[in-house]
Amino acid sequence: MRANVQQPHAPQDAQPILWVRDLQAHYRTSHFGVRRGVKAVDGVSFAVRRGEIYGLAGESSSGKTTLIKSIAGAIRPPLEIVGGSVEFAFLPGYGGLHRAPPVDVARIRWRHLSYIMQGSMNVLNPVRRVESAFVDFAYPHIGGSRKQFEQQVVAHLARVRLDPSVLAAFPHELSGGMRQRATLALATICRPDFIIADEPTTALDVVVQKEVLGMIRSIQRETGSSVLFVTHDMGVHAHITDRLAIMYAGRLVEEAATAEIFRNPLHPYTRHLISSLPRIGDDTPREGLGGSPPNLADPPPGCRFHPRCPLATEICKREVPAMLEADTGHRVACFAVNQGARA
Ligand SMILES: Nc1ncnc2c1ncn2[C@@H]1O[C@H](COP(=O)(O)OP(=O)(O)OP(=O)(O)O)[C@@H](O)[C@H]1O
Repeated sequence: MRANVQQPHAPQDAQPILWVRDLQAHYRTSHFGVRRGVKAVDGVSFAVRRGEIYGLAGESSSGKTTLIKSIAGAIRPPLEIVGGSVEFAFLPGYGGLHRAPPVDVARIRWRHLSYIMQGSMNVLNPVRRVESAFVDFAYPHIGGSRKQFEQQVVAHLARVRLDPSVLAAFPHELSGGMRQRATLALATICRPDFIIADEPTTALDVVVQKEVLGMIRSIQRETGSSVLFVTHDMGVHAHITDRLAIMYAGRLVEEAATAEIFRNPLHPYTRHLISSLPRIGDDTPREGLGGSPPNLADPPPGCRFHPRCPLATEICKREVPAMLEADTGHRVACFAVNQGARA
C-alpha cells in the first residue's frame, strides 16, 4: 500500500493534555526461585496535545501494550511502575492513574478518558445486551431521564451508522465491524477529552477498517478529543495520526509529525519501517533487517538497536542515546543523527 499521509489537523501549538515523563514499567517475575525483570518500558517521555491524534508504532513486543496499561493505570503484578510519571491535565497531581484514589478514577473514566480496544469484547460484556454497556458506563456521566438518554444514544449510534436495534443485541450477534462501531460509539458518547485506541482496527478486514478509521477521525474532529492511537501498522498511522512516535525495545526512537516521519525518517529503524512498506508498481526487492528484536529481560547495553543497526559505532554499544530535537518538532534518539542536535 502506498502511504497516503494525512496533513495534521490539530493546531501545532495546542497545549498538552497528557505528559509521560521518563516512564519505566517492568515485569518482575520469579520462576523456580530465579527472579527475572523484563524492561518493557524503559525511560519513555512524550506529550500528547489537545485535539491531536498521536500515534505509537512499533513491532510486536516493543512495549506498546505495557505503555498503554501504564498510562491507563491498569497496573497489576507482575507489572510495576518503577520510575517516572504519567499526568493527565484533567487529573493533575498524582503522577499516574494507578496512584489516584479510586473515586477520582471512576469520575474521569468514560467522561474524560475512554478506550477503544482491539477485542471489543473487552468492553462489551458477552452475556449482556449492548444497551447495558451504555447504561453502566455512560448514563452515570450523562444523567437526565432514561428517555432522553436513550434518544442521545440512538442519535450517537446513527453517527457510526448503527441501527438502534443493536442495543437489544448480544455482542456475539453483531459482526466484528458492528461491534467495533458500537465500542466507538460507547467510547465517544460522553465526548471525552482523551481516548486510548489500542489496535482498534487490527482484527477487521481492510474495507471495514477504512470505514472505522474514517469514523474515528470524523468523531474526533467533532468532539475535539485527543487520541493516543496504537498500532504496528504504519499504513494505518499514515491514514489517521497527526504525530507519530516509533517505539523499539521499550524505548522511543523517533517522534515527529506523521507526514515528516514518512517524508524524512531519521532513525535507521524508522527508515527500515518506512522502506519496507509495499508500494504499488515497485517490484524492487525489500532488504530485511538482520537479527531479531532483543530479549527485554536482558537487553543490549547502550542503544538497544545497535546490534541490528547499519550505522552503529562504539559509542552506541556503551551509551544510551537521548531523544534530541534534530529539527523543529522532530526528535530522534540516535548518535549518528544527533551530532550537534538540541536537547
Ligand atoms: N505478564 C508478563 N510477564 C512478563 N513479561 C511480559 C508480560 N507481558 C508482556 N511481557 C513482555 O513485555 C515486553 C513488551 O510486551 P508488550 O505486550 O507491551 O509489547 P507490544 O508492543 O504491545 O506487543 P504486541 O504488539 O505483540 O502486543 C515483551 O518482551 C513481553 O514478552
